[in-house]
Amino acid sequence: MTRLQTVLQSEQQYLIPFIMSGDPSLEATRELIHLLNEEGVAAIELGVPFSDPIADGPVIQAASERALRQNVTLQDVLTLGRQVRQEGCQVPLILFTYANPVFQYGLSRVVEDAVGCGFDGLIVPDLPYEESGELREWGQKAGLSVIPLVAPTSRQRIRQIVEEAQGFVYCVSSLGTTGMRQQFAGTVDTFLQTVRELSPVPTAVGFGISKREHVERFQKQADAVVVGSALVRKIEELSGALSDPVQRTEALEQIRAFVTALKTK
Ligand SMILES: O=P(O)(O)OC[C@@H](O)[C@@H](O)c1c[nH]c2ccccc12
Repeated sequence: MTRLQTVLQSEQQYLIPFIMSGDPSLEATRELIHLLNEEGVAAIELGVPFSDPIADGPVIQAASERALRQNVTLQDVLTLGRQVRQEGCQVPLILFTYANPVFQYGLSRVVEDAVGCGFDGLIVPDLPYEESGELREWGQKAGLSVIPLVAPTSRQRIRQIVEEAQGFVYCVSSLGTTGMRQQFAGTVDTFLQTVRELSPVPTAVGFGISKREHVERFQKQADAVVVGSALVRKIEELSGALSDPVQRTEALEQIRAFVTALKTK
């Protein structure tokens, strides 16, 4: 069993934050990774900025643009993974990138380098399951979990997708793009139950989860809960302070408090 599955099945940790690498800087991201590791999360999704993030809502799109202004690349994110591992970070890391940078870098190379830099998983949200066979094979060989996404519209394909799933299955709570939501369709509960019954690996749910009550609700229906936009927005609000050596510690503590408040235990 992989480190990722062990953590998710232990029920000790169930929060998976998404942060955009390089927003507001790679140094800030490095410190945020250590903070999240200390705070206790199940894994961290480390976003690679991309110019055409079609599945992202405005908050993460803006974060991607800020990181691209810092010229952050897939290579930088891999290097950051290696650096935090050398500094003692133990939390599972998930490389989160659109397909274009992966194909440019090379499928087998990105898998090999991700493992070499201490990553446990890879999510490529715009790579259709039917076209992910080669990447999943490289992942299987190298010990990198290539994590599939399933949506309420996946219906018949859910069984096929989860049967071959590595690491965990990422259940998208609602259609559309990432972003904070006030409510969720009633059908999401049945959807999550169906996936959980069919899946041989743990499940995580994401999209729109931004408050403690959301986490409490979904924590009962999946092994992990992903929070991206709400945290990315908090980081954006504090980006000035995070970039100022004098204010950085206080800003990091505000982010720690935000993450603590999301965790129900
Ligand atoms: O931002 P939200 O609504 O909290 O959802 C998590 C999401 O940000 C993260 O998992 C993610 C970031 N970019 C994506 C693209 C597709 C699917 C998921 C994602």
